Amino acid sequence: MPTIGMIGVGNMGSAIAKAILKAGYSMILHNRTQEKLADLAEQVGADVVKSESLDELINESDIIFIGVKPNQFGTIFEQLDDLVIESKPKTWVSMAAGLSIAQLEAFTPASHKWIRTMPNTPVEIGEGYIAYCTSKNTDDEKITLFEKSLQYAGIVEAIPESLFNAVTGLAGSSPAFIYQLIEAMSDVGVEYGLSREQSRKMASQAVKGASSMVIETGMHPGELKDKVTSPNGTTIAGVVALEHAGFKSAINKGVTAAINKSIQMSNKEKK
Ligand SMILES: NC(=O)C1=CN([C@@H]2O[C@H](COP(=O)(O)OP(=O)(O)OC[C@H]3O[C@@H](n4cnc5c(N)ncnc54)[C@H](OP(=O)(O)O)[C@@H]3O)[C@@H](O)[C@H]2O)C=CC1
Ligand SMILES: O=C(O)[C@@H]1CCC=N1
Repeated sequence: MPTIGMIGVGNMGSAIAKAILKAGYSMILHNRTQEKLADLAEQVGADVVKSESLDELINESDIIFIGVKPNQFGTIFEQLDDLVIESKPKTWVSMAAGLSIAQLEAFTPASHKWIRTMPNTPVEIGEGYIAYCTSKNTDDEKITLFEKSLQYAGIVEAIPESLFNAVTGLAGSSPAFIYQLIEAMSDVGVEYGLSREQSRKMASQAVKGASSMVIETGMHPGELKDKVTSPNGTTIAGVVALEHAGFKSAINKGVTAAINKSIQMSNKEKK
């Protein structure tokens, strides 16, 4: 069974590591703060190797995920310098917002390959979305390994790099917007006498159910909305009030702001 390495096991890295471990792969993990690795090992109850030195990780991993913030890549590759130069050509996987394949390739010798991804945190429970694109001549065998290792992460699909800023807003950042929606709905439930727990259960189940309806029926969301709205009923009263409050416009602004920030980050990293 191939071994997967990961450097940086924070919010996103640990979510991906959990999905990979679920698929039965052995992993070698490295993180600046050691306690985080110990916590993760305890949570997954799996046999993860917590690597304090990077030699073992670099030499024994078939592909290596980098789970640090975009502005921490420089430090990591300075640390890895000799190890990377001396190692056999590797396939690296980035999850960093705003770092292009061309920028990633500048961190490693020309013989090394990159897979650029944009994931989201629901990969942790198999309900995530991961877009990926690759550097030229990335071996098919490594791409297959990458995809297989993420078989329990959710949807994993190849997307042209030119669309990555859009993917970042629509998939990478958007779970946070949905959490805001659930929180806002729950607050109203509590205001009207439901317990916090009941409110959260109802709000999150409604989001999950509605989302599954869109996915499973393939129907247009507007058509599904029409099926909920009785003439002169409760739902249309809510729908119209949301329109007056600029609900769709607010969502549009939120997703657009995330996309624009991703564009801004890409331009900054280019300089
Ligand atoms: N969070 C999300 O929803 C998403 C994040 N991403 C991308 O994922 C990446 C990570 O983001 P996120 O998980 O949120 O960030 P976190 O800060 O939670 O995780 C970063 C991890 O990297 C570790 N780290 C930093 N520097 C080093 C170093 N020199 N050596 C070893 N480990 C190091 C940190 O260790 P320490 O414990 O010491 O802080 C931390 O655990 C980013 O590039 C981001 O763009 C992409 C999509 C979604
Ligand atoms: O907020 C961020 O920058 C990262 C990238 C996408 C989601 N979280």
